Amino acid sequence: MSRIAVLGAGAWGTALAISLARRGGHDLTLWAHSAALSEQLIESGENVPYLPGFTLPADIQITSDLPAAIFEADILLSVTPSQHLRETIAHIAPLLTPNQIILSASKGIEDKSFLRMTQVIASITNNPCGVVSGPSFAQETAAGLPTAVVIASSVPQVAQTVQREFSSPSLRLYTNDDVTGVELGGALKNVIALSSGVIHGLGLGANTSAALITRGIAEITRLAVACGGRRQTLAGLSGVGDLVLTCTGSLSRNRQVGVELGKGRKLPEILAGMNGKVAEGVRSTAAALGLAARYGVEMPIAEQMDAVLHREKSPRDAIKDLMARPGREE
Ligand SMILES: NC(=O)c1ccc[n+]([C@@H]2O[C@H](COP(=O)([O-])OP(=O)(O)OC[C@H]3O[C@@H](n4cnc5c(N)ncnc54)[C@H](O)[C@@H]3O)[C@@H](O)[C@H]2O)c1
Ligand SMILES: O=P(O)(O)OC[C@H](O)CO
Repeated sequence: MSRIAVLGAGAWGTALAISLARRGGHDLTLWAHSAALSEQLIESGENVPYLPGFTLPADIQITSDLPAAIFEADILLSVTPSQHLRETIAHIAPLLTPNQIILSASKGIEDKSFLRMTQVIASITNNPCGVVSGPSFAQETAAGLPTAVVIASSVPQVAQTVQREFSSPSLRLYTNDDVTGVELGGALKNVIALSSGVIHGLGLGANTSAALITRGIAEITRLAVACGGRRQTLAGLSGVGDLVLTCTGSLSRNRQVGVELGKGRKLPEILAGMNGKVAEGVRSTAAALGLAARYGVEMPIAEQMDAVLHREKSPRDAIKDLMARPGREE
């Protein structure tokens, strides 16, 4: 039996813990960032603030004690919001033993450094690491609906171990050694999902939506390839797959933020109404543009999204400017 510590009791960490518990065969711990959340989870047997409606299996141990959560764990599955990953890993770094596998299931890019999550992990520890990413709404995974994701690691044994230990009748994992491509696919699709929401909020049509998704995948593929990822990876689950899901699925928080922006609401007001739930694209848009500048990659959709998010550009003007760009070859 392997011991797995899920670090982060938001919607996705909770859904992954439920999925792993349903699979069976593991000793499972779910770490909540605050004692208040941990107590609420234990008392109610449900994650009311972040994943209501799903009973937490009794065999998931819940704690807000981080060192206790990772003690003798074979796999640490980090599912914090991206901007909190560094402080979480730094906290446990002195306690890690060399063979403990650290996985990231977060989809974002660190502010300012523009590092991917596995790069943040590698900047703190030499432990073997990897990334889990792909089209996966927490509610659907928690409900046991068939879901397929990618486990990417530069260490083949890590990817194979995770594939074996996480796979179940409702969760299928594909291995990949393109960590950069998989990680950027997961983070960058959020920028396009925001834009897709804007289009919906503006009441534009299916033509516009299809154009946005298609040009969106072209744009995020360009950046991922410039950063060292493989084009083929972006055509997979953590690219086209996740882009289609979040650009069209109403469960996407990133898309929901975009819809509200498109309807004319202001970002601070929208974020205040999310009660601590994260829409990673709001922060990752600037980081994506930072990476794009570093590698000399053009990202017109991300540029317009950034202007709408942070410079009060009207969504209608953003669309107008995208349509007025000089003609290009596809
Ligand atoms: N929700 C999904 O369907 C889904 C699916 C795949 C990937 N993800 C990714 O998983 C990551 C986590 O998202 P989520 O949806 O589980 O979160 P969430 O929006 O449901 O909840 C936010 C979480 O952040 C925690 N938090 C707040 N401050 C913190 C701190 N200082 N340190 C650590 N944690 C802190 C809160 O306790 C809460 O658990 C994101 O990167 C997201 O993109 C989410
Ligand atoms: O709700 P979102 O927009 O964070 O999307 C959730 C997952 O990333 C979908 O794969």
